Amino acid sequence: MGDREMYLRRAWEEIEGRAGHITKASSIMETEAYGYTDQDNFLNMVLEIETGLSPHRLLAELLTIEAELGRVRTIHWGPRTIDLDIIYYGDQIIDDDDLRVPHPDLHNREFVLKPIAEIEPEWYDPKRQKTVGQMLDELI
Ligand SMILES: Nc1ncnc2c1ncn2[C@@H]1O[C@H](COP(=O)(O)OP(=O)(O)OP(=O)(O)O)[C@@H](O)[C@H]1O
Ligand SMILES: Nc1nc2c(c(=O)[nH]1)N=C(CO)CN2
Repeated sequence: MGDREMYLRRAWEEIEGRAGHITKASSIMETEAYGYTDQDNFLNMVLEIETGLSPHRLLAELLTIEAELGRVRTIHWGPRTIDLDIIYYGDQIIDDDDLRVPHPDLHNREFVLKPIAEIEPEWYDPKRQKTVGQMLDELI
């Protein structure tokens, strides 16, 4: 919602400041809303970062950044100023109540797979045991 590019820029700065060093960035893609479709288009992008933080510490920092950037949770899958998800954490598989990595719905989301394919076309999903390219091909 609002000035979408500005929120992406601010999130980028905050991630550099407190979450890790950004090593690659996809382009910014305008995408139609998925799930709850009665809302405006999203801007999506994927960042690759190097971090010394554990997965849970990283999640905590991302949630803090979301809160700082004014995210209010209302409608499930609904409009938001910013949404920061951990899609992969290296090749780790995490299935905790508050953190699931690889992101459980990533294979259904073109707005996730496309930007990953742009920066890491050979990326291999440790859970589904497929590359992002394969998962993109299998999207209906
Ligand atoms: N890989 C992950 N990355 C970010 N948050 C996660 C992850 N796995 C589980 N969560 C949990 O999800 C909560 C955030 O849910 P949120 O409201 O942002 O979901 P959403 O973005 O609307 O939907 P989705 O997760 O399907 O994209 C966080 O508080 C966190 O505990
Ligand atoms: N296009 C698009 N649609 C969505 C998105 C998103 O990032 N992009 N995120 C959602 C919940 O995380 C729900 N729907």
